[in-house]
Amino acid sequence: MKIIVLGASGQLGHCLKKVADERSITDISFPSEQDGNILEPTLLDILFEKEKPEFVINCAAYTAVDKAEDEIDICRKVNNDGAENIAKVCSKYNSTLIHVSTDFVFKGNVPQLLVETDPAEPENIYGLTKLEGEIAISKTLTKHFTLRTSWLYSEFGNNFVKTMLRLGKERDELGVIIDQAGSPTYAIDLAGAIFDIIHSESSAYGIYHYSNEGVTSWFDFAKTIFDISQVEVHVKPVKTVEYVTKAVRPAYSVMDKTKIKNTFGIRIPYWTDSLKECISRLS
Ligand SMILES: NC(=O)C1=CN([C@@H]2O[C@H](COP(=O)(O)OP(=O)(O)OC[C@H]3O[C@@H](n4cnc5c(N)ncnc54)[C@H](OP(=O)(O)O)[C@@H]3O)[C@@H](O)[C@H]2O)C=CC1
Ligand SMILES: Cc1cn([C@H]2C[C@H](O)[C@@H](COP(=O)(O)OP(=O)(O)O[C@H]3O[C@@H](C)C(=O)[C@@H](O)[C@H]3O)O2)c(=O)[nH]c1=O
Repeated sequence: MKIIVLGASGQLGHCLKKVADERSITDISFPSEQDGNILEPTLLDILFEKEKPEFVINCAAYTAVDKAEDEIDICRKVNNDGAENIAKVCSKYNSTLIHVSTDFVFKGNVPQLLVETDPAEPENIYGLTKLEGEIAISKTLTKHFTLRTSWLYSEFGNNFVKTMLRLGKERDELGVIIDQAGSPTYAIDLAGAIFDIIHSESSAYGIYHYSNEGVTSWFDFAKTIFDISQVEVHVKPVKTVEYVTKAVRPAYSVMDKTKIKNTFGIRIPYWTDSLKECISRLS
C-alpha cells in the first residue's frame, strides 16, 4: 500500500516518519518540498506518475497564525490553492487523501463541544484559509479523510510546549492566557491515528475531529508543562484582552471525537499522559 507524505519537513511530517519507523511501515515516501511543492501542479503530477500512491497524507500548510493576518495571499495560496491542487491530482490518480485541518475553523464563542457538522465561522485568516482548503477538497474529491485537530505539539518543529520550555529557561515569570480553552494534541498520537485510518481500509470518507482527550486552557497547559518538567517559573494567568495578538483565537474550541472513535475504533490518550510522554522524549 503506497503512501506519500506532503509537507514532510514540518512537525507532523516528522512524527509520521517516526511512527512509520516504529510500526515498520516501509512503503511510504516523504518527498522534499522541491519534489512535492503543493503549489506546483506539474511537479505533483510527475510525483504521482512516478509513485502511484494509494494514500496521500497532506501535512503541508501555512501555520503562522499571527503572521497570516499580514500575509493573506501566501497563506491562502498554501492552505487553499495547495489543498485544491492535491485534491485534483488525487482525483486523477485515484488516490485517497488524508488532509489535516484545524479547530480554528470555528468561532468558538460558545462553551460547548464542537461536532463535525457544526457551522464553521473562522475568526482569523489562518482558520479562514484552512476552511477554504477543506471546502475545495470536498468539492473536488470524494475519497478524502479531513482530520481537524488542535493545539499540536511534539518534540519536532515549533510548538507551544517547546516555546514554554524555552521561555521558562529565560524568564522568572510568564503571563499565559487563561480564558481560551481547547484540547492539546500530541502529534505522535495524531500520526498513529492517521495510520490506523489508512489500515482500516474504510471508505467512510469525510470530516473527522481528532485531539487528545480532556480540556484545558493555555494557562493550565503551561503550568502542567512546567510541573512535569520540574521547571520553576511563575506562570501568571492573563485574560485574552490583556494579551494582544494580531489574530483573534477561539475562546472555546473543544472538539467532539465520538465520530472518529466509533468509525475506526481509535483509542485516544488523555492529554496529560501524552504530554508526559513527549516531555520524557524531549529530555
Ligand atoms: N501546529 C498546530 O498547532 C496545528 C496544526 N494543524 C494542522 O496540522 C497540519 C500540520 O501542521 P504542522 O506539522 O504543525 O505544521 P508545520 O508548520 O510544522 O509544517 C507545515 C509544513 O508545510 C510545509 N510547506 C509550506 N508550504 C509548502 C508547499 N508549498 N509545498 C510543500 N510543503 C509546504 C512547510 O515548509 P516550510 O517550513 O519550509 O514553509 C512545513 O514544513 C497543518 O495542516 C496544520 O494546519 C492543525 C491544528 C493545530
Ligand atoms: C507564547 C505565549 C502564548 N500565549 C498564548 C497566545 C495564544 O492564545 C496561545 C497559543 O499561542 P501560540 O502562538 O503558541 O499557538 P497558536 O499558533 O495560536 O496555536 C494554534 O496553531 C494553529 C496552527 C492551530 O491550528 C491551532 O490549533 C493552535 O494550535 O497562547 C500566552 O498567553 N503567553 C505566551 O507567552
